Amino acid sequence: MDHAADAHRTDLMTITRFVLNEQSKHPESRGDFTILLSHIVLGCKFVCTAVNKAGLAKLIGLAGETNVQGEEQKKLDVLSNEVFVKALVSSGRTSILVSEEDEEATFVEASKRGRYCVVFDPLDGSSNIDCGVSIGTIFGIYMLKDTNDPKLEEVLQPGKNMLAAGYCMYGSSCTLVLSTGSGVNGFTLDPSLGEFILTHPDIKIPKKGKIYSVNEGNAKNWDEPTSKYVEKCKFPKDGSSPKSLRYIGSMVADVHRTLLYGGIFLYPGDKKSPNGKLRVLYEVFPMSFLMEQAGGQAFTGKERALDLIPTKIHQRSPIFLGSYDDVEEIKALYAAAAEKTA
Ligand SMILES: O=P(O)(O)OC[C@H]1O[C@](O)(COP(=O)(O)O)[C@@H](O)[C@@H]1O
Ligand SMILES: [Mg+2]
Ligand SMILES: [Mg+2]
Repeated sequence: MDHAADAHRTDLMTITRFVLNEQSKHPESRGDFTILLSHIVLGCKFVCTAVNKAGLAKLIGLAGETNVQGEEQKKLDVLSNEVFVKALVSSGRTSILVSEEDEEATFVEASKRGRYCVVFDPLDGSSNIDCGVSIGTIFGIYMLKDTNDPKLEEVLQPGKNMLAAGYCMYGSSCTLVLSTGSGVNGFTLDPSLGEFILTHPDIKIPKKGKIYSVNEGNAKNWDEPTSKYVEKCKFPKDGSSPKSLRYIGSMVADVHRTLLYGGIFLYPGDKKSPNGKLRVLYEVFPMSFLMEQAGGQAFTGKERALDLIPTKIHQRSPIFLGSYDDVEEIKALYAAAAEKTA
């Protein structure tokens, strides 16, 4: 018998035990973060169940409202937002919430306030709901300076100041990927137990990958560095093989694949939308945080993504993230273009 493999099989680590273990490394910790996380996990389980039942329960369809970005909201977007707001407020550990679906930040009433601010996209990839393709939830967590006087500036901070970030993907399995600032770990929901089990310990992204992921339908409006980069992916001049193209159109799913298999995910700015599409606080920052923690890089076309200082809660930014060497290549192309115009 292979005892090592057997030991691995029997060492079931739930996400709760994992976070408690992490907490015990910080004796000063009061357990607030563990409680907050357990409420996020509860929200993810709830949304996972709703996503799985969506077709049956006739939840699919437009809710007839538009969100702050002027996009049509699906019923599941509305539901997921309500679930997460309730779960976070009832944790008693949050003071400010920023959701993609709410125009303004939510300031939690004084009696329920806690030490954290949570920024989140309750349902990412909503255009994929109707055809059953993977969608997800993305979140990032900041620690407040002063619970008595929470200010919006607390969430308008560079992503490098986040305490933790993660996402939950509702796909062929329900997978939660988390970083508390010391590596990245992935947990898969066992539906019969209702528990997330550690299945992807210490995720490291390959240094270089064979896949590029971008909405190529926007190519006519791209700037020169992005166009050159994608051209290089398809027609490499150094004798290497062309990269494969994979694009799902749900950031969670495209980033999850990039994290596990390597390569690059791009949502660049273009002539029509100079800041791209993806939102800084609850899409770009959490995913960039995870990428760096897994050994990759995240770049905006101008700077390290996690250095960006947002001035608005729903601000957008171009993003290039993934394997270290692949992002290095696009950085070099943007640096060369900047030198030419200087
Ligand atoms: O359809 P496009 O322009 O390629 O955009 C795809 C991107 O839009 C998003 O769906 C936006 O997220 P939401 O669904 O949360 O609005 C990302 O998940 C995805 O990466
Ligand atoms: Mg999104
Ligand atoms: Mg969304």
